[in-house]
Amino acid sequence: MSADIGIIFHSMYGHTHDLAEQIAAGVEKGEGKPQLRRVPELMSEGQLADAGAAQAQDALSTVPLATIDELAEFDGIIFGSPTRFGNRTSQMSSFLDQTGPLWASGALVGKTAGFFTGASTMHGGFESTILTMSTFAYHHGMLIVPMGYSDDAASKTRSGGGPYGPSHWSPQGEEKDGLSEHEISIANSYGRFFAEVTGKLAA
Ligand SMILES: Cc1cc2nc3c(=O)[nH]c(=O)nc-3n(C[C@H](O)[C@H](O)[C@H](O)COP(=O)(O)O)c2cc1C
Repeated sequence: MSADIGIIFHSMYGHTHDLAEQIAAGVEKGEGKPQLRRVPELMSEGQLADAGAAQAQDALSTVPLATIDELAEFDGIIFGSPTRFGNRTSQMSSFLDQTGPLWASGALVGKTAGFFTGASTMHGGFESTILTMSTFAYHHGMLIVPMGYSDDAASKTRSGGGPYGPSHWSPQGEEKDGLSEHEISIANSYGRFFAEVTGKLAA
C-alpha cells in the first residue's frame, strides 16, 4: 500500500529543508507519498534577517505550514529539527506541545515515527537531538522506525547520518554547503525504508 508520509520540519538556514527533500525522494522510491510541511516560525522577520536567515526563509516560504489536525491523517510522520544546544528547536517544541488533543484521543497510536536533524559541529548533538525528539513518539504510542546500518553509508560517513537517522553536518554555519554523498544516501535510504515499513503496517 502507498503510505502517506508527513515530513514535518523546522529550518532556519535551509540545511534541514535540504535533508527533508532528500528524505522525501527516498519516500517516493519506497512507493510512499511524501508531504513536506514546515512548523510555524517563532522569530520575527527582523530577528531572522539579523541572524542572516532572510534568504533561506524566502525559499522555505514555498513549503506549506504544518497543522496539528493534519498529523492524524498521515500513516507515518518523520520529524526534523536543527540542533539547538543538543536538542530540538523551540519552534519544533512549540508545535509538538500543541498535540495534546491528539494524545488525548489516541489519534497517533500505531503510526510510524522517525527523526532527523542537523548540527554545525561534528559532536554537537546529532544523536542527542534525535533521541530527545523521539520521546514524543513514545508518549503518543507511535512506532519508531530506526535507520540502523541498512545502508553502508551509515558506517562510512565522515559527516552526518547514522543509525539513529539522517542528519547533516553544516560546519559553514549559515552558509549553504550542500549535503555530502553519504548524507544524501542515508536520507534516501531512510525515506525509502520508512515508506516501505509504513506501507506494510497501513495495509
Ligand atoms: C542558538 C543556536 C544553538 C545551536 N546549538 C548547536 C549545538 O548545540 N550543536 C551544534 O553542533 N550546532 C548548534 N547550532 C548550529 C545549528 O544546529 C545549525 O546551524 C543548524 O543545524 C542548521 O540547520 P538549518 O539550516 O536547518 O537552520 C546552534 C545554532 C543556534 C543558532
